[in-house]
Amino acid sequence: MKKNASSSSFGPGGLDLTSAFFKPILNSDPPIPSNRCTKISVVGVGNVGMAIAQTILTQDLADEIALVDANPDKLRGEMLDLQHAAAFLPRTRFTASVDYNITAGSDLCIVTAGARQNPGESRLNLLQRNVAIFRQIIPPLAKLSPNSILLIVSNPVDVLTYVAWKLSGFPVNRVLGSGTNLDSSRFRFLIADHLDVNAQDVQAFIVGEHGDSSVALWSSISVGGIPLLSFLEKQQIAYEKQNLEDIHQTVVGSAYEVIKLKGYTSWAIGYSVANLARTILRDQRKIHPVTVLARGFYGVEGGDVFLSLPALLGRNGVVAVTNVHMTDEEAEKLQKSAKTILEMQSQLGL
Ligand SMILES: NC(=O)C1=CN([C@@H]2O[C@H](COP(=O)(O)OP(=O)(O)OC[C@H]3O[C@@H](n4cnc5c(N)ncnc54)[C@H](O)[C@@H]3O)[C@@H](O)[C@H]2O)C=CC1
Ligand SMILES: CC(=O)C(=O)O
Repeated sequence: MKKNASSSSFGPGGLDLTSAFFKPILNSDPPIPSNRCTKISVVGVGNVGMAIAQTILTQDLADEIALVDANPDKLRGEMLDLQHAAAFLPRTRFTASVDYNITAGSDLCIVTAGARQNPGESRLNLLQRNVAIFRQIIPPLAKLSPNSILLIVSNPVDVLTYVAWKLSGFPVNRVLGSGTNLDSSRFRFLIADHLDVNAQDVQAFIVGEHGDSSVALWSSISVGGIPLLSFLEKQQIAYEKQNLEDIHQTVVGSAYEVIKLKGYTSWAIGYSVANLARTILRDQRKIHPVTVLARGFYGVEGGDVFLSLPALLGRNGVVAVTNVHMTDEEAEKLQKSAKTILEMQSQLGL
């Protein structure tokens, strides 16, 4: 393949057809330099990377998307397949290469490369394989786009966000993981389905590890602005704590179920990450549960542990951590989740 295959090359044999097709209008000003474009790099063009790239593309979030992977044929195939949809999509320049130079000057670098779970396998099991891959990926990304924001998706996402922070040398506001943004979406879907309302009207957070030790914040759920549990209590509507626990366990089991059924998860993480990209690049200052440095928040102590907390996001990455209501029991569970992740992190010697 060509090292840098891009949609900007036009015309058979490199002919300059532009001057044949278009005549400049008379007495026009010299061309105004085009505004700086928004550039997103996606590293890893497997199921997840491509679901993210195509969602970003359809939502018109980038002027340029650079795709990097270790597999050149897959790269070129994926790029061509997307380019062939150009007639139906916003105009976006594509580059694809095994060479990280194409990522230079990115605003946002999204990392999805690496091993994924086999059916029944936990996310934490992927750690050693994916840390080795991150040692190849993060340093060139950070060097070529020193002002970018790094958004980590590969699993185990919390520990790998810590690894990316260490390997990049970036300030902590510019390194985050997709974390429990996806788990929270699954949670909101299940609650919305139960109540037969739109999931966008359900505000609910899962925090902690993106995985088995995640914590559901039942005490802060609201539906259409109405706090759920206090509403049920005021109306004297009985509910079993076990029912709530069952809903959370369904969220925890969601990825295992999808992986067992179709081999991988892709669409929901594609939308979840595109949603984060929009908030960041358009400076939306929305609150998302994402992987951030959690030390000092909600009683999480003991080291530089990365896990998901509801965070305010904007063009600078992580602006702040939100002070949501948490019961003592929820805070204890979060601290336990932090210990699980910290144990994994401490084995890395970074
Ligand atoms: N954080 C989250 O919510 C989610 C995370 N994931 C994780 O995303 C990751 C990717 O999953 P899939 O796309 O399904 O896997 P996949 O196997 O389809 O794709 C992985 C890609 O990484 C590439 N790759 C491997 N080593 C590389 C290297 N050194 N440099 C560049 N590229 C390299 C492979 O060539 C492949 O194209 C997995 O770790 C998975 O567990 C998946 C779904 C949700
Ligand atoms: C695979 C994974 O992490 C997920 O779909 O939640």
